[in-house]
Amino acid sequence: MVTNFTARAKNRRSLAQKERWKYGEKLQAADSAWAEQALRIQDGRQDSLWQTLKERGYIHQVAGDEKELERTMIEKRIGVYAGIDPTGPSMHVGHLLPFMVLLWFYIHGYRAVSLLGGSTSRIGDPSGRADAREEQHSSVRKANMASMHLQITKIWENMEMHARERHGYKREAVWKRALVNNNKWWNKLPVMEFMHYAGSLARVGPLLSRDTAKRKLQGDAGMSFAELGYPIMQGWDWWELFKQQDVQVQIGGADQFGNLVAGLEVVNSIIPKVIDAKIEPEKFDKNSTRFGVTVPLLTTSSGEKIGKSAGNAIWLDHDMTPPFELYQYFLKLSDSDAIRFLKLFTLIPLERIETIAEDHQKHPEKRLAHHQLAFEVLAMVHGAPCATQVAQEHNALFGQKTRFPMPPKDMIGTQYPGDLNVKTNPNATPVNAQSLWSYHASLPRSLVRDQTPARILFHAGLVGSRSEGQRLITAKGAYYGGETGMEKMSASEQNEMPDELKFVVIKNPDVEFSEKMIIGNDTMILRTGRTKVKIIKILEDDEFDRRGLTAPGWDDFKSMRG
Ligand SMILES: N[C@@H](Cc1ccc(O)cc1)C(=O)O
Repeated sequence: MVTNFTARAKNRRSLAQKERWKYGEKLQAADSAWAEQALRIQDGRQDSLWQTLKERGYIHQVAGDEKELERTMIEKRIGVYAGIDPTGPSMHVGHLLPFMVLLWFYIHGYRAVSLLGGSTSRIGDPSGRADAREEQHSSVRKANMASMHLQITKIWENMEMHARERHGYKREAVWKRALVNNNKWWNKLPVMEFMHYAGSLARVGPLLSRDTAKRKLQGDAGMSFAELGYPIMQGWDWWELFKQQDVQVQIGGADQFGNLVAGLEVVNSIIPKVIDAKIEPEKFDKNSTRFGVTVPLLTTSSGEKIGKSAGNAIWLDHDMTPPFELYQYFLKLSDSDAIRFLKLFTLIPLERIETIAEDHQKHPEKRLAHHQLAFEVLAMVHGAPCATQVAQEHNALFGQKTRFPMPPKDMIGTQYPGDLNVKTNPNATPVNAQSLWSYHASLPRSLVRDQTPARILFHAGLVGSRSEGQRLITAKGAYYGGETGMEKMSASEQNEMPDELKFVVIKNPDVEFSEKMIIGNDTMILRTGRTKVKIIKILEDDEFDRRGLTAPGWDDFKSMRG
């Protein structure tokens, strides 16, 4: 018995060791492949990724020496990051551009880090804005943060799937991506450490001479200390990512150039100071250089900012902008915009885009380029099945004339049906908010107040019945988003809590416990299993009815109440 057991354990150990060796071998192979690729690029046999990015129109400005950046990218699998502040519940089309650049880096073997600015969003980036952002209530902020976190996770999954299935990129062990929230360090960074390492070296002069600061200082409201310091905060983020993960490049929108330059200075000045003080283990490469890269500010040929249609934002959340509308947005672009955006918002190789453009010229009324563009973007944002279905719906509605073109056979993976021109099944459920998994829901207050957690899970649509909810809670498989220790605080103290979103097991089946799950007065974040999350807005009953909403069990509840 005992020998048997130790033999098995030994066996397991050696298996694990073999796995490690295999992984090590893979990394070694990746290293030599990288070196060979560098040779091919230097001999002119292959384009560098930097050249590709430039040709496709992604590069607006570079903070730092461009030649050195290109060289560094050839030599080394550097880390790259782009950040976004969750000031709203969803990204819009314009936000996609920096993420497209991250995607290109990622599928070419570089480390891609997406940063969610939980802390920076509390200050609000003043870049390019005249007004100060209004401080949001903590429940709104948390809901936005959770919502964007889920959205970015989902979009990355879709983007990766899309790159592999449709564009033939092969996943390698060296492909690395991460999503980090800057709350992770801001929630525990002592003010003194920040002031000492970043604050004492940052110069106020350059910060004050930026256009944003000048404009603000002329206005009545002036500029707050926090807003002035925002670029230093963003710079500190870079420092954290640099020292933790060797992130040498930051990508941002056209309005981020000033922040990138400020960030470079922050990191460059902290490094020698930290080395002097010998407090940081010097894990980072002292001799490496950092670079900032901005993408262009895009406007359509009619002069609108990309992702705005008649002044309204086009959102990536399918509740806020239904997928069909998102598809339509791309169909309505001018011909030249459609071609330009194919280079920016898809992974289609440039040579193929040229062919598409030629075909488009021959039959402009078919809007071939537009359909390709719309389909590709939808596949990355909402997934291939959704993109396919929307394309089919469009065909069914508008018929032959604007049919979605069949993708060439070699571009089709298992997620993609071979013939997208198949007749739409008239009984198919249309792609709407309901048929896609949605992480937003509203509930009337009566379905939350004095209800057990099991019932709330049911009303929120996370489980099929109350008893299923009860079983899940007993099995510790249901969670609520909140903060540990929160329950001991008064409401006003809660607002001042740092808001790193944590999920806590729903461990008590009683009504009183439900109260703890409410953030602020009107928000609840629930999770079942690993990934199913609902961000719930609690409305007063009459408001809920007035909006024509419904929820599982609501009709029953009302008829019982009489
Ligand atoms: N300031 C950026 C978002 C951002 C936040 C934190 C960062 O570290 C990087 C970027 C913007 O408003 O677009």
